[in-house]
Amino acid sequence: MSTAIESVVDSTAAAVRARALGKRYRAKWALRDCTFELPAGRVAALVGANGAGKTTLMSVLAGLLDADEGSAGAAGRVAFVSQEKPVYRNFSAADMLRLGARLNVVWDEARARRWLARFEIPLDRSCGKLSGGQQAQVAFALAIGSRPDVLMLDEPLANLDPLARREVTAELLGEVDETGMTVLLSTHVVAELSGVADYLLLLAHGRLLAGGDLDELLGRHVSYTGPRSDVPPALGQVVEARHTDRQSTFLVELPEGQPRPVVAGPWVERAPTLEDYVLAQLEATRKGVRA
Ligand SMILES: Nc1ncnc2c1ncn2[C@@H]1O[C@H](COP(=O)(O)OP(=O)(O)OP(=O)(O)O)[C@@H](O)[C@H]1O
Repeated sequence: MSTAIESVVDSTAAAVRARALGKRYRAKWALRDCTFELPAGRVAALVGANGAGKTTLMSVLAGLLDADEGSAGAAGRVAFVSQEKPVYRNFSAADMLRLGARLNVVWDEARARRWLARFEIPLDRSCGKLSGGQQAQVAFALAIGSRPDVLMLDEPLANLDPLARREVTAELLGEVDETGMTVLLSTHVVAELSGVADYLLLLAHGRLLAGGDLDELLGRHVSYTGPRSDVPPALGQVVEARHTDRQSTFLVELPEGQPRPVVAGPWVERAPTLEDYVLAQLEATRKGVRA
């Protein structure tokens, strides 16, 4: 089947696009029938269990892997920071910046240096002598310096301490505001993306389980807690049901196009967080409730 990584510089607002995208390693499909459009200027969280296909998807979108089915494209310049945090051990951060300046058609030295200064990364120490988190910051600075239209980060928070995670996500949002770039980042640290990501791509077993605007997605779901019951107090698809002896909690996807149900006490309803939603979907997938 023919495959194309195309440049999607056209009048539509999609920054990243995949159509029926599939990738297999030998006989095993790691990604299948993946179709989505990520609008420009969004910060999208790519989440899924270990082995769900996140790295494979990003690698195909970045053009590092050829797809076996379908097509994918990204608008403009793409920067991809892989999980391995690619820096040369014998190069200092300053050397890496010089390399960035040579390798990239567009290069914003001030922006890259600002990132390193923000995280207090020494410019003259060889990268091999930096911590894993500091090496990650050098890789981020290089990516930011290349002024990408689409920035893809595979597990950017993995090596960072909790404070650095918060600072990196805040800085990324600042970059998005300033430059209008689109960010796609994979992560297992879903809770820390609250208020950062505004778009979600949820992968399970290589397929896209859910995708779309986060507010819209979460707005269609309600979490109900009340007395022990086999059924929720409102109609809808039960994504997750949890019970203790006395209490039940349901995460329910409300039917489309119908007024929001009014639920009487003792049931208490609340809006699910991104973490509630993702964990419930992953749990349902693991139990085989969903695909
Ligand atoms: N080079 C490879 N050769 C063979 N199989 C691979 C290769 N890379 C990944 N896979 C398989 O493809 C599937 C998807 O892997 P991928 O690394 O994309 O998942 P992931 O969601 O990024 O996982 P994690 O969260 O653990 O990083 C897995 O079943 C994995 O074992």
